[in-house]
Amino acid sequence: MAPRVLVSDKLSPTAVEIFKDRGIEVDYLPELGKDKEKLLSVIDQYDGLAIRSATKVTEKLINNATNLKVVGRAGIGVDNVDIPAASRRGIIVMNTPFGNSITTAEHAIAMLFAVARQIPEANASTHDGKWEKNRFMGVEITGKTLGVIGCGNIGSVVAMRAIGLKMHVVAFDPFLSAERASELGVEKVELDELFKRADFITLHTPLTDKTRGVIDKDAIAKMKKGVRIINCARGGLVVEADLVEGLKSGKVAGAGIDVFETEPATENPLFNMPNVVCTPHLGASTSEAQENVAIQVAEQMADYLTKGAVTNAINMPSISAEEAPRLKPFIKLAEVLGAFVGQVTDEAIEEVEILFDGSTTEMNRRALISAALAGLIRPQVADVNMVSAPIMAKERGIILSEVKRDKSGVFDGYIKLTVKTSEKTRTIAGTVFSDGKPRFIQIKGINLDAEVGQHMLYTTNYDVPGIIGLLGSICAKHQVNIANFQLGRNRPGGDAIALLYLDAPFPPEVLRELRATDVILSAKPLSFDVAA
Ligand SMILES: NC(=O)c1ccc[n+]([C@@H]2O[C@H](COP(=O)([O-])OP(=O)(O)OC[C@H]3O[C@@H](n4cnc5c(N)ncnc54)[C@H](O)[C@@H]3O)[C@@H](O)[C@H]2O)c1
Ligand SMILES: O=C(O)[C@H](O)COP(=O)(O)O
Repeated sequence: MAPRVLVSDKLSPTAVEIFKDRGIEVDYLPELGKDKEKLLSVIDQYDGLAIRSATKVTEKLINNATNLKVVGRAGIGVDNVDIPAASRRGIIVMNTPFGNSITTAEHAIAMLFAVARQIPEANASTHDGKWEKNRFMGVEITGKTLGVIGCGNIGSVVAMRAIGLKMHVVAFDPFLSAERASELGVEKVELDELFKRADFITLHTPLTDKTRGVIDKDAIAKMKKGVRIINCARGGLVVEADLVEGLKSGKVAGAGIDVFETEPATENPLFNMPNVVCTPHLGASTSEAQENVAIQVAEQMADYLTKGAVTNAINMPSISAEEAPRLKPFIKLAEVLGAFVGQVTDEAIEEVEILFDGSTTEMNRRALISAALAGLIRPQVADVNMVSAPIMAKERGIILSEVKRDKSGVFDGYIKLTVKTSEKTRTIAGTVFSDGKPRFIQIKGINLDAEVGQHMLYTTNYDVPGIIGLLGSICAKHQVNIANFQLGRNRPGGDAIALLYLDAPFPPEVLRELRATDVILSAKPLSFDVAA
């Protein structure tokens, strides 16, 4: 039976043609993206779902999608897809990481001019026959400083265009290396410095726990009077109520907003404010970008549904059918090793070394390296996948090296990750046991044997009596059950660590209590995608 695909958002008709040419039955029903109940009632009929941002792929939808094998996002952001829920059900989520970057960067530049010269209001006034020549006094952008927050695919195109327009560009991005910054011609700065110096600020980060509300009233207080703010990335990066206050007080002279805290945005406190230019999430809406992403997503989905080939998957490594059974658990191992270091690292990463020992030297090391990099980068860039991770690492100037070593210990084979930042070098090693599950076997050179769980707590501590009791009693006090508890140290009385596998996330508000003890040096809750 031919696979069936549902297109539930407005995609270029080329996607439909590609599916048909590849022998796939396709229903083009873009209205279903906005009709949750109808979508829920038909989703079980489909093997593939092609979407943009209007369709919300929730856990409820996934649970009804009993035949679904792949979700293809014609675009970049997958924040409308519940990825852990999809992974748990073995559904691959693919995106098209580069197809609409230039178009979105152009929209940000268009917003910059619109806000600098109040073009939409001047246009409306002129159409009204008012000829208000003296009302609309703009500002030049030449010689002004543009602050780019998030200098990845889109941010770097915006930076290059702005430099071409004779602006000075300062950028804040923890993953931007000094080399990449100088190649782009931007000045890498800290966030407060950017706030202090920028005449215009443009946002190009994903929405993560770290970026949510990055522009709030405290940030606005640090900005220049008369700053203009552009958001063509994600609603939620800007606290809308705080921006409204900033505009009312005159501290913020204008804003260009393409994305909103709640979408579709039919009501919003920013609407109808002077010099606030709003567009309905149009960043990717050009015929060129829509053609790019539609072709790419249809080809990727068709390749998967007809040949089992996996490209640009967020939650699944690209591997061939033959090597899959043996490689898959090691791919998961590489990802969790990267995810461990990624979650404990806040500084820019300079170097990554991946050591393959014993049997792992004979495996698809490229896939394993990509998986480790994806795990490492994902805490900062949620949409990273195994295809984009190596490119992102290269663009960020991360020096990558690989070492192969004959079997050197008790394990048949293991992988060791060494990550160097400007401040420190972190190491972690792991292997896969006969149950097919990853284990951490060494952290900071300290041997241990720790199962990897969805929720974990990692501490560094003094090697003194009572650590088990202390951590156990704090977890018990807050009703967090411990599934597994591992301790390790380099020598009696030396550096010591503890790794707890928990049944629920460690409550963040309890961390202060833990850190206030005089024996725990650091404590970090970690989470791992152990499904799939
Ligand atoms: N308006 C639209 O229609 C539209 C279109 C395409 C993409 N987008 C959105 O634009 C955003 C950027 O997309 P992209 O393709 O450039 O992504 P990208 O992954 O290439 O770049 C994002 C950058 O943000 C950086 N970053 C992560 N956390 C940060 C932090 N705390 N502070 C500063 N920088 C941080 C990352 O290091 C990365 O360089 C995404 O949110 C995407 O969904 C919007
Ligand atoms: O993340 C993206 O690619 C953009 O937000 C575009 O969203 P859209 O495809 O719904 O226009």
